Amino acid sequence: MEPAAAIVKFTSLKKRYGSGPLVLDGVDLTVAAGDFVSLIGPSGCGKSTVLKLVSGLNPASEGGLEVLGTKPRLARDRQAFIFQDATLLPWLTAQGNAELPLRLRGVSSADRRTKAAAMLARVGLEPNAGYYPRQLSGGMKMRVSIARALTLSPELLLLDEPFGALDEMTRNRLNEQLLALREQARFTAMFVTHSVSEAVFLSNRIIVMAANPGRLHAEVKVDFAYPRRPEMRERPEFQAKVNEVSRLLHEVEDPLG
Ligand SMILES: Nc1ncnc2c1ncn2[C@@H]1O[C@H](COP(=O)(O)OP(=O)(O)OP(=O)(O)O)[C@@H](O)[C@H]1O
Repeated sequence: MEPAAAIVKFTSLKKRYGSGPLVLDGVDLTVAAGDFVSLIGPSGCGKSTVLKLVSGLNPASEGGLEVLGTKPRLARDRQAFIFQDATLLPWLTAQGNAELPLRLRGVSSADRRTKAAAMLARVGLEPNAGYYPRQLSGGMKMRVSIARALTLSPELLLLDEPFGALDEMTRNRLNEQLLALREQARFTAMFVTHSVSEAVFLSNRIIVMAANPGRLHAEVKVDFAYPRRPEMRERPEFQAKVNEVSRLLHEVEDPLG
């Protein structure tokens, strides 16, 4: 079998902001097509910075970074970013928010209505398409944000702690929904989280990072087959993976933190 194409390739990458200290020191990481890679590690180890570099929002200081075979900023149209704050425009309905990227691309109003409505239906929000953000729960807002990100069929999805502010039940449901969407949309994902069990449920690879300066500490492969069912969380193999990642996190925790 041909090896999957590299979607993201970091080579000895270093990053500092302005004249500040090194935030990332020598990152080597290749993300292959179809990977679901989670980044986990202590606060300040540079997880969000990794995503910002991939998205082209921030330049590297030294070393190489290729995204979708080109420079990150030239790959912007082929990727989407989801933040912890759903970042919806309060004066637009769920439908209007989901249509926004299509509108910015100049897609005709009939086409964008159909596409955005279909995406909202896929995240179970068909009945709420006419609601404004203030009328939506936190979980529903995040579902609009996911629908909006997927309307342009990105090849790469970057998610920065998207479910960190949600209660555990909502978070679990959204994890399941995200994997279900991925079965159809087939994007590659880079996902930042502080939750070990979320990382194990979603990912085929978990990268544990260390801080001061930020660097990759270890990688854990999660070989459970997709699609993954909620019952997976109750299996001993799942708990064993959670324990393995937790042990690696203990190794990099700040002893004074
Ligand atoms: N725009 C910026 N200017 C200067 N320093 C920054 C900037 N953004 C991040 N940093 C610094 O870079 C380091 C890594 O930050 P980053 O947000 O990438 O870490 P993180 O692992 O995502 O943290 P957390 O888990 O707390 O969200 C931190 O020391 C932070 O203060």
